[in-house]
Amino acid sequence: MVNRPVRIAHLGLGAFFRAHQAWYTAHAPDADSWGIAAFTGRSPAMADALNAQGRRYTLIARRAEGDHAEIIPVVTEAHPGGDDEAWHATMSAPELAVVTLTVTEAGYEPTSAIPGRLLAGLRARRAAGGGPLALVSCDNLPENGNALRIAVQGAAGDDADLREWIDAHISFVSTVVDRITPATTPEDRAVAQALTGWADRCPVVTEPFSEWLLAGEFPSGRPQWDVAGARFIDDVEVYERRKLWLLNGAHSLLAYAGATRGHATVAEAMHDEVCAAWVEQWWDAAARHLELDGTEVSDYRAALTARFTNPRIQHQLAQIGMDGSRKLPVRAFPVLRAELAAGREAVGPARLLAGWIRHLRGDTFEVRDPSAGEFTEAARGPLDQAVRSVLGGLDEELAADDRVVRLVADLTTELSP
Ligand SMILES: NC(=O)c1ccc[n+]([C@@H]2O[C@H](COP(=O)([O-])OP(=O)(O)OC[C@H]3O[C@@H](n4cnc5c(N)ncnc54)[C@H](O)[C@@H]3O)[C@@H](O)[C@H]2O)c1
Ligand SMILES: O=P(O)(O)OC[C@@H](O)[C@@H](O)[C@H](O)[C@H](O)CO
Repeated sequence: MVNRPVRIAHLGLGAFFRAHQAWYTAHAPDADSWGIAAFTGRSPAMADALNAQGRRYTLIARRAEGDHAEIIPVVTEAHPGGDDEAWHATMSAPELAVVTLTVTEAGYEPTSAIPGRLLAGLRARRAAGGGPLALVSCDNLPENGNALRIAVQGAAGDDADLREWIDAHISFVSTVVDRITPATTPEDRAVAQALTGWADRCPVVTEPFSEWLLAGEFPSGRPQWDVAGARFIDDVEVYERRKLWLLNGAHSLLAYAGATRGHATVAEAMHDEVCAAWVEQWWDAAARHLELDGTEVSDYRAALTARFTNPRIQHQLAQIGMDGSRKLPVRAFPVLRAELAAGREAVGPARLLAGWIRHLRGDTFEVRDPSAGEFTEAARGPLDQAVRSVLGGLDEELAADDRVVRLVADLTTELSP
């Protein structure tokens, strides 16, 4: 067995990290020199389960023609997020070069534990005389590197010395990450065992497609992720919008509006021609505001249609529909504003909001959101008033626009059972 030195720390030991960043690391030609110490959000469950099986796990790429299983061996340590001692030791180690994160959109907010935890790790590194690091956000946020810089610098507050040390030693890398990875189910465990003969307690099922675009410096080096297929570019912004609007926006539209038609998964909703037409309408609106050439957008749309309709990927709408108050301002509002500014009616993006209103009014699956109480309360009562209050919780200007409120309310009525 290879004894990999820990040179990467990861925060957010979930399904996506194991299907994406760990996979690229395992496929880099210098993988033997890059072990990962991975930390959960808080619960010890995934760390315990992985530790009980030597931190190896099965990654199943679910192709249309069948499953392909491989064992991923690059997680060398797994810890509960609350293990401060392990965290500080990992962050202080001289050979550490990279920190990656998958902690959801909410993880970047000042109220989240993540910025403070990162800062405590950086403080420990500075005290130990540690060298520079690259912090690599792998969450679905615009300008995710900059969002992480703001969160970490914000947590440093008025500690000017630490802020200065961070500016001098820490690079915040922006990324676009893409690989549809649903939560693991008990059936996935049975499939993994049938494929490998090993009773893995924590396999991950993912789609064959994968993309990783990165922009930023790695002052202490990095694995040869580029040889494994990652692309290092100067600026990810245009690709970030393409992904957040076309993929994630369509996902959220299907999650809420699709669920009003009784669907439970992305593939089920995409096989409903009414939902598929809504997605096309959303894509037409979003595509008008992407600075990419026509074929690039149409090829991406065609590929997305194939990915979304893959019936073998059971991506639950309820999983995608979590945390809507954090996702919609990123996925729907920019397109809505751009369509309105261009003098268009904006039906595509407005339907996404209408679906969310139905969801908040209790017509789909359980509302799971850091602001669930505030938004379910706002969504009560007469529809026009509900739409105005929900929008008002996120964007005063949109809430004050009578055309938007009327349109969203009409579309909400249209989505009624
Ligand atoms: N699953 C995908 O298809 C996919 C694709 C691209 C990007 N992502 C990004 O990865 C994130 C995680 O997805 P996943 O599928 O691994 O989910 P997951 O539920 O399997 O794992 C999430 C991990 O992050 C931790 N976490 C969650 N919220 C947190 C918070 N507020 N603060 C600190 N830690 C927190 C959890 O404890 C867990 O360890 C997504 O939110 C998204 O930003 C996911
Ligand atoms: O991961 P979230 O919760 O930010 O969003 C749910 C999905 O839209 C998302 O996970 C996509 O599957 C993913 O971004 C594909 O790369």
